[in-house]
Amino acid sequence: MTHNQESGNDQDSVLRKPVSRRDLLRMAGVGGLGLMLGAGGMGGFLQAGRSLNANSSPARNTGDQVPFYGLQQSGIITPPQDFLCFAAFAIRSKKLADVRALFQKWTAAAAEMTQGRMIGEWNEQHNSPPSDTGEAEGLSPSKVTITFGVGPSFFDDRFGLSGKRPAELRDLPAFNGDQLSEDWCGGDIGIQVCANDMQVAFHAIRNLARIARGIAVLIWTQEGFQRTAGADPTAQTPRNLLGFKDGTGNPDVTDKKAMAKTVWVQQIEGPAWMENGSYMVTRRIRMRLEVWDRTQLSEQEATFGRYRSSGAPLGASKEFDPLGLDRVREDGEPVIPVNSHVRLAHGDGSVQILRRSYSYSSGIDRRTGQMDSGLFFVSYQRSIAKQFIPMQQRLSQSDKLNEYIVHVGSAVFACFPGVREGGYIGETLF
Ligand SMILES: C=CC1=C(C)c2cc3[nH]c(cc4nc(cc5[nH]c(cc1n2)c(C)c5CCC(=O)O)C(CCC(=O)O)=C4C)c(C)c3C=C
Ligand SMILES: [Fe+2]
Repeated sequence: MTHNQESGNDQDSVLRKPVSRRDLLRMAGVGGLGLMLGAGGMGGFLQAGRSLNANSSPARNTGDQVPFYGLQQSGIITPPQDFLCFAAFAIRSKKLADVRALFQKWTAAAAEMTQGRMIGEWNEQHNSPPSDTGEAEGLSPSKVTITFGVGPSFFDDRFGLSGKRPAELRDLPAFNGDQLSEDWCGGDIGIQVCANDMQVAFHAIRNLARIARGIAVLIWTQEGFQRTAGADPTAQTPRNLLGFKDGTGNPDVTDKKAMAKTVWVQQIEGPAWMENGSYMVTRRIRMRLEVWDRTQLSEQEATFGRYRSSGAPLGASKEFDPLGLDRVREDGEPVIPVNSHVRLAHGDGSVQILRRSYSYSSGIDRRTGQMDSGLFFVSYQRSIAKQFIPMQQRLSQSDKLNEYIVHVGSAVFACFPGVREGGYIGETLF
């Protein structure tokens, strides 16, 4: 049975499917095949499987899935879920064959987790460690997406892949004001897990790290959140920790032309292995919340160039009204200040990125007593050099927001194209 056959949205279809070797093994592990067949023919067999095995339990909501297989990886233009668990890995093995085997195992595990299934075949054997750590058993897939990328260091001389590094994929230049800590920088591999349940997201990262044992190790992680769908059933633009709607100016992910222009690497630019992939930038941006909270509202709004409550551009009335950067006040000054965040990020409007950021809160800085909270900025783009870098250069030079933020982490990853069933993540490269 293929993974895809198991991924249909119709729960009944799960019951009509042929029983796989894996199912047989699993069922044998919980008391013996003969015993279950004795429970009432094939119908009883399947029923017993449902009740005894969380993998096909009716509690797993199959409508709550984002397909894992496809032309492009999920988790990029997928509408952002409520929670993020991000992980960067360093590869310890020097053998490409080990890395390939790891990505093959990760692919199988990711396909299972995104369907809300437990990983592997050894979850009912009492004499071996389970192949799934178990904390997501009985939980819905929660729209979990698992997005894989490789960083510039993946292409050093360890694996013979240096000739395949995309020109795009290099560490970002130092920007004005950066205070980067290696605690949140770089990585041979970056994995973005997003889900509508934190335990489901954590489970995914934990199990991917467990599977990597002996081949790759975690070097940094970051959890993130936004308001949940439960708290905002009408799905308004989420607010960041500075209280402003964040995401309004994103390109429309349902517009295929816009996504081809902004997000997906095209055949024409290469390298061939990246076609339908995308470049991801992560920046851990700490907010000086205590300073912001002492700033008057009019100055906060001038900082962004938008009103806090409605999210509308200054001088306009609705959130999605055009920015109107040409408008001037009676005193001749621009309505949207020249050093405001939206004006600088927008530039001349010809270049966009797709932002997919999450708020984070990681306790306090014990040295200062201030909260270590902010934005785990994530963006996807076709070209880091033509899209992200010029934008961040403008922002780092003149953005009024810089009084209230500091960039403390930075990483870039080439996110592979999607994977076909039977294939594995990264197969276009190695
Ligand atoms: C280099 C890219 C960007 C970084 C880094 C960045 C940091 C950052 N942004 C906010 C809050 C907001 N950003 C908004 C708009 C916006 N930001 C960027 C890029 C970066 N932001 C772009 C491209 C845009 C859209 C500009 C446009 O064309 O309209 C807004 C306004 C609402 C919105 O459009 O989302 C807010 C609010 C924070 C807090 C932050 C770092 C902590
Ligand atoms: Fe921004």
